[in-house]
Amino acid sequence: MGQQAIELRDVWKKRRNKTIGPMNLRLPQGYITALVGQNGAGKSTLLNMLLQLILPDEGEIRWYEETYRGVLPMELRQSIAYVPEMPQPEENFWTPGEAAAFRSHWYPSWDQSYFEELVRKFEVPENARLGKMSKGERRKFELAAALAVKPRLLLLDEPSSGLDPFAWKIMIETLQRYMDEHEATIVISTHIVEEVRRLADYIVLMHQGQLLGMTEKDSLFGSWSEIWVQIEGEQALQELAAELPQALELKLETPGVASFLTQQIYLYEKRIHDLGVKVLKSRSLELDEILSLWTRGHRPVLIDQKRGE
Ligand SMILES: Nc1ncnc2c1ncn2[C@@H]1O[C@H](COP(=O)(O)OP(=O)(O)OP(=O)(O)O)[C@@H](O)[C@H]1O
Repeated sequence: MGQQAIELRDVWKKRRNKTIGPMNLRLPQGYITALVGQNGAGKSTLLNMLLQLILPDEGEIRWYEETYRGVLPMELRQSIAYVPEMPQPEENFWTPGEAAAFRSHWYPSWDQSYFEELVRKFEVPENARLGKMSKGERRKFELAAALAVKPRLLLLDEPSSGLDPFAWKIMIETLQRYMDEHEATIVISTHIVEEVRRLADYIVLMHQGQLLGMTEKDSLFGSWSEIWVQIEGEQALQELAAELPQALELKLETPGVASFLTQQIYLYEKRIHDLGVKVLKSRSLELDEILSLWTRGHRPVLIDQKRGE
């Protein structure tokens, strides 16, 4: 991996009811990383820590390979844009134009014509106050305003929540184009499999406050298969189980047909054939099924997060 945009070293955050950590993570510059995991896994907490909206109780966070005592330098903070899960109420009484004028003072890199282009593309109601907008309309404004900063690091917390399919498609295309045209890093927390499929280079999985690891998205696709085989009776099933200890959920589906899940089927195809077992059909597991297996401990090939690779 090249340069890191973000690095977490043994970061912990202690909540009233839950402890989040230890988090060790290195996010490469120039890529989109999807942060996935069930509700309450700790995704928003992690994103908030990258902006110092929440401070870790232990551990160290590095931005572009630097660590900072106290607050982030202004220049760095101004190169980070954030679309939070809930919009900030401070701007509720403003129209998009008024909020843009305010933000343009705060962000020297603010690109007003890009903002206007995105507002038009997303069809954000230009005369409505932000606080009176629908959830999706506000989201579209927030996305346009975050991108208008021309950020070097863009943090998106469930950005598509509330978007209609038309707006969702514009968001995907806009983010893809932004990455093509800029040296940027995006971290996106999402529950939408299609978003991960379309956008992510890397996937980071969080589960119950633990960071389970990071993997390349492309290595996940096709990594698990469900196989249906012809099998005669319980004894043949036992034999197959003994020969394929890595097979999961091996069971008789109907008389004469068994199914199981396996990683990297190409490694076992010959062995199955040599056993005289006939494969009836197979399918690749979907990303959400693979992520669910991962939360249950069946890890994919992970990227080493140790320092000094
Ligand atoms: N301010 C807070 N005080 C105490 N506990 C909190 C606070 N904010 C979050 N938590 C707890 O920390 C855990 C992680 O929350 P977080 O919002 O980071 O999860 P998430 O992965 O973003 O979830 P979701 O997918 O539902 O948005 C949860 O158990 C939550 O209840």
